[in-house]
Order: sequence, then C-alpha cells, then structure tokens
Amino acid sequence: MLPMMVNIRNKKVIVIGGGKIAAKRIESLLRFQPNITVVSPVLEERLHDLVKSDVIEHIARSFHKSDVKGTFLVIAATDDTAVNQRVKESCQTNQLINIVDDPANSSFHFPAMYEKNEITIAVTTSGISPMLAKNLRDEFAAIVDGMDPEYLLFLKEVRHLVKEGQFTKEQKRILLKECLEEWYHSNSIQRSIFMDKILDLYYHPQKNKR
Ligand SMILES: C[C@@]1(CC(=O)O)c2cc3[nH]c(cc4nc(cc5[nH]c(cc(n2)[C@H]1CCC(=O)O)[C@@](C)(CC(=O)O)[C@@H]5CCC(=O)O)C(CC(=O)O)=C4CCC(=O)O)c(CCC(=O)O)c3CC(=O)O
Ligand SMILES: NC(=O)C1=CN([C@@H]2O[C@H](COP(=O)(O)OP(=O)(O)OC[C@H]3O[C@@H](n4cnc5c(N)ncnc54)[C@H](O)[C@@H]3O)[C@@H](O)[C@H]2O)C=CC1
Repeated sequence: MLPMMVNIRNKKVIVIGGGKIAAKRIESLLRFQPNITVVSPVLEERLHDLVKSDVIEHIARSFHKSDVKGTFLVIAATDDTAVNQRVKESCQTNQLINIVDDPANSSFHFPAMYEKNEITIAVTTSGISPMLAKNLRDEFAAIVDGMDPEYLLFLKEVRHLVKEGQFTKEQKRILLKECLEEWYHSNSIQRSIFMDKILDLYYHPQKNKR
C-alpha cells in the first residue's frame, strides 16, 4: 500500500456503525477536520456527545447503499460482516474504504499515529501486529518528544534561507545536511553560529563563488 499524507479537511466521511470501533476511528479522524456523518440505529455514548455538540452528524437508521454516494472516505464499522460487505459493494472503486473486519479488502488502513511540532509518525505492520505498530510508534514518538522545538524552528529557517538564497545545488545539499549534525540538536550557541554563517552567505552571495 502507498503511504501518503492526505488532506481530508472538510471532506465528506461516512462511518457505518456507531459502536466502539466506529468511535475509535472517528476520534482519530477528528483532528484532521473532516465532515463526518455516522449512520447507525444505535450510538455509543461518546458519539452522542459529539452529535450533541455538532461535531459530527448522525443518521439514526440502518445502512442504505445510497449513503456512500459522493463521499471521499468510507468506514464500514458495523459488527455485521454481511452489512460491511454491502457497504464495500456500494462503493465506487475510486472511493477510499476501510472495512473493520476485512483488512485485506480495505483500500486503506489506520496506522499507529503521532503528531507533534509538524512532525508526523505513522507506523503500520500491515495487520501482522497492531500492538507492535503501537510500540514502534511510541519509540519514535519519544525521539520526537526529546527534540527541542527551537531546533525544529532552526531547521525551518535554515531551509527557507537555503531555498531562497543564491546557492549552487551542491552548496544547498551540504548546508541542509550540515544543520542536521548532532551538536545543533541541543546547543543554541552552535545554532546561532551556523545561522550567522548562512545569513552571511545569503546576503553576500558573491562569497559563495570563492
Ligand atoms: C488492519 C487494522 C485496521 C485497519 O486500519 O484496517 C487493524 C485490525 C485489527 N486490529 C485488531 C485488534 C487490535 N487492534 C489494536 C490496536 C490498534 N490497531 C490499529 C490498526 C489496525 N488494526 C490496522 C492494522 C495496522 C497495523 O497492523 O499496523 C492501530 C495501530 C491504529 C488504530 O486503531 O487507530 C491501533 C494501535 C495504535 C493506538 O492505539 O494508538 C489492539 C491493541 C490495543 O487496542 O491496544 C488490538 C487487540 C490486540 C490484537 O488483536 O492484536 C483486530 C482484531 C479484532 C478482533 O479480534 O475482532 C483487527 C482485525 C483483524 O485483524 O482482522
Ligand atoms: N479494525 C480494528 O481495529 C478492529 C475491528 N474489530 C471489528 O469491528 C467490529 C465492530 O466492533 P465494535 O465497534 O466493538 O461493535 P459494537 O457492537 O460496539 O458496534 C456495532 C455497531 O454497528 C451498528 N450496526 C449494526 N448493524 C448496522 C447496520 N445495518 N447499519 C448501520 N449500523 C449498524 C450498531 O448499531 C452498533 O452501533 C467487530 O465485529 C470486529 O470484527 C474489532 C476490534 C478491532
């Protein structure tokens, strides 16, 4: 499967079923701000609260095949395999569908996720061991948590100057590699020295040619 970052802001998402797994899926989707509708005769308490506060919409009935029409992303999350299969059959081939009890026939999976300071971690084991995915995610998350947010701002600023400045391709590559060196991670003095060097080259491009 192709891993990619997809912008689902304001995109129509339909979740069929309103149980525990549906709630788990909806909770992980919400921070990406899609437009979620749940179709289910019964809803988990957590989902009721989201409906009451207008965060998601609820259609209180069983699935009908027209429900998936025009939706970007579909989640078949009922506890009835036959219904989940009908959801799948109702979809067009270009719709993204996740079937909670049929990973092999789903067109996308949910990885173990973590997001902080614009860094996103997503780990999947392709269904072999979701718990391993979770553990690996926690290990990578600890690395990201240990990063000084100032260091990330430094990397952002360096890259901006390198992209905008008059540097050769080779110089760009060297500078972008150099700012990743270990000593810049936690040493703000080293970072300022490096930044001064880049600013000097940025404002005096003739020095690049020496
Ligand atoms: C295919 C996939 C769904 C998809 O996306 O299509 C899938 C499928 C299934 N999971 C099952 C069980 C469990 N899943 C978890 C946990 C997580 N499951 C997640 C993803 C995925 N799970 C996708 C594959 C991802 C991958 O492999 O990398 C994580 C990573 C992300 C998330 O859920 O958001 C999240 C951890 C991260 C977090 O918590 O942050 C736990 C442990 C726990 O909850 O602590 C258990 C119990 C232990 C066990 O069974 O291993 C069952 C059996 C159901 C049954 O027995 O009926 C199925 C169905 C099947 O295997 O057929
Ligand atoms: N992918 C995953 O990570 C996991 C998947 N599962 C699978 O997820 C399935 C669902 O589990 P839970 O959410 O715990 O079940 P649940 O019993 O909490 O919820 C089932 C929901 O489906 C709804 N439903 C039933 N028939 C429907 C229909 N015709 N139309 C619309 N809604 C309908 C019910 O109203 C209920 O809200 C399980 O059968 C299991 O196979 C379970 C654990 C993990």
